[in-house]
Amino acid sequence: MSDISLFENALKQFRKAAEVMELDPCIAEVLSHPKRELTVHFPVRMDDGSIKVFTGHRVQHNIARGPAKGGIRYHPSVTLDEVKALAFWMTWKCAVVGIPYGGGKGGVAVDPAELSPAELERLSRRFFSEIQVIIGEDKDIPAPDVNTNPQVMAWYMDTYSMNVGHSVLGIVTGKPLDVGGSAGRTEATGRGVRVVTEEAINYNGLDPKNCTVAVQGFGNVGSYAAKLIKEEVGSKIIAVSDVSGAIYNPDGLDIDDVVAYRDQNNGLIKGYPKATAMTNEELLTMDVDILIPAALENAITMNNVEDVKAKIIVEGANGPVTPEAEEVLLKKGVFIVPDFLANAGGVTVSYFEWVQGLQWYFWDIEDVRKALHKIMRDSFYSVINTMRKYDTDMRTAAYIVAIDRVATATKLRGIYP
Ligand SMILES: NC(=O)C1=CN([C@@H]2O[C@H](COP(=O)(O)OP(=O)(O)OC[C@H]3O[C@@H](n4cnc5c(N)ncnc54)[C@H](O)[C@@H]3O)[C@@H](O)[C@H]2O)C=CC1
Ligand SMILES: O=C(O)CCC(=O)C(=O)O
Repeated sequence: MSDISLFENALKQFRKAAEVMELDPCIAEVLSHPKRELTVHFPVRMDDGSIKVFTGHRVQHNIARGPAKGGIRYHPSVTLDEVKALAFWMTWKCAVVGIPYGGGKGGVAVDPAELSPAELERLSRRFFSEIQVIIGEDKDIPAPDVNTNPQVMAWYMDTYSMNVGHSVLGIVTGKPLDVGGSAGRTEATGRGVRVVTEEAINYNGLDPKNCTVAVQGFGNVGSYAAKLIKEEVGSKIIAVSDVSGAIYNPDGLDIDDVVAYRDQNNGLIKGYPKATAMTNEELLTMDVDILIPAALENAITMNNVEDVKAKIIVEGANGPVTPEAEEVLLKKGVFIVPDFLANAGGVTVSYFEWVQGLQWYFWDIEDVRKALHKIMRDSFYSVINTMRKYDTDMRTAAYIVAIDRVATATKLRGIYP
């Protein structure tokens, strides 16, 4: 667990942008606080008959542009501070890609690997019932995040639907296709990372076929990003990692083969035979063109930033680079595609899923992918244009685009007279 306050770090980024864009201090003060924070302590019956009490949170940072939206994470290091930061970033994520949501996030402090499938289901259903007081298909719509998946979303949807007495598809996104999920949601965050990586390569005048890539985190985001960048952009993925360590092959990894190995090896890549093992620390400081941190926050800090050699960093994870480390990277000339732009593909397709669920009418995968690519590409270039206009960095520019949209909605609504 890190002793860095993630919410304080997020506020540092926000204040930098507020200063550059000369944001109205009253709006800045409002946006520096979450609107709602709910903490719940709830009992779960374990398989041996005992009762264990777990702690979870749901935070809604801002709802000026629409319902709160954001995932729910299961991880032992989940805290209210972390969930506040993640909800805060969701506000900017939805605004920067122009989808009509505010920001929310949730989490439960638990290691799901220590639970049986039945215990995981009971925990998921109870947590969702506990937070039902603030969620709703037009109020706050959860989705998957670290260690949650379509099955967990199906339990959430079923729990809410049982409690209200009818099926409510729009209550949660990232559901399995058979219960109102959208084609393309599972790959969506990785696909969005793939789109902005290609644009970052182009913008920096590199040849995608000559680019080498390392990816930290081989879960939903990292594995799809690696696969799609290899297959559709043509760059070489030479290293990937997960919580069990990293693997390296200078000739390029066969990502489908690594995925197949992971899926038969308790979800871990450790021991993959066609590559050399290395540590996560080594992966982060490899001599590659592109580094994609797609695991957890605070991967690049003052402890390792001097050794980072990548020319481009595309933040698949939320908050992988601390503000101090970012200043060092910017001085070195590293081009950083910030998290809430780079990983917005997931929530964008969640938006498509919510729209489909509300209408009970479902789209083809081609339509989902086309609409996603357009939103990601357009958003990338609106941030590039803002970066040039203010002569600033990509993250600050992304904040400016997003804050401007939220501030405009806030002023138009006149809710702070
Ligand atoms: N799933 C989604 O749609 C979205 C996820 N994100 C963010 O992307 C990041 C990853 O999320 P998911 O892929 O969904 O989670 P996941 O649970 O599917 O995968 C997480 C991966 O990170 C690895 N990992 C955990 N700790 C690590 C460490 N210390 N070093 C290296 N690897 C480590 C895990 O082994 C796993 O491979 C998180 O920051 C999440 O908030 C952002 C936008 C959407
Ligand atoms: O799909 C969503 O609603 C949000 C996913 C998420 O939690 C994120 O983008 O960090």
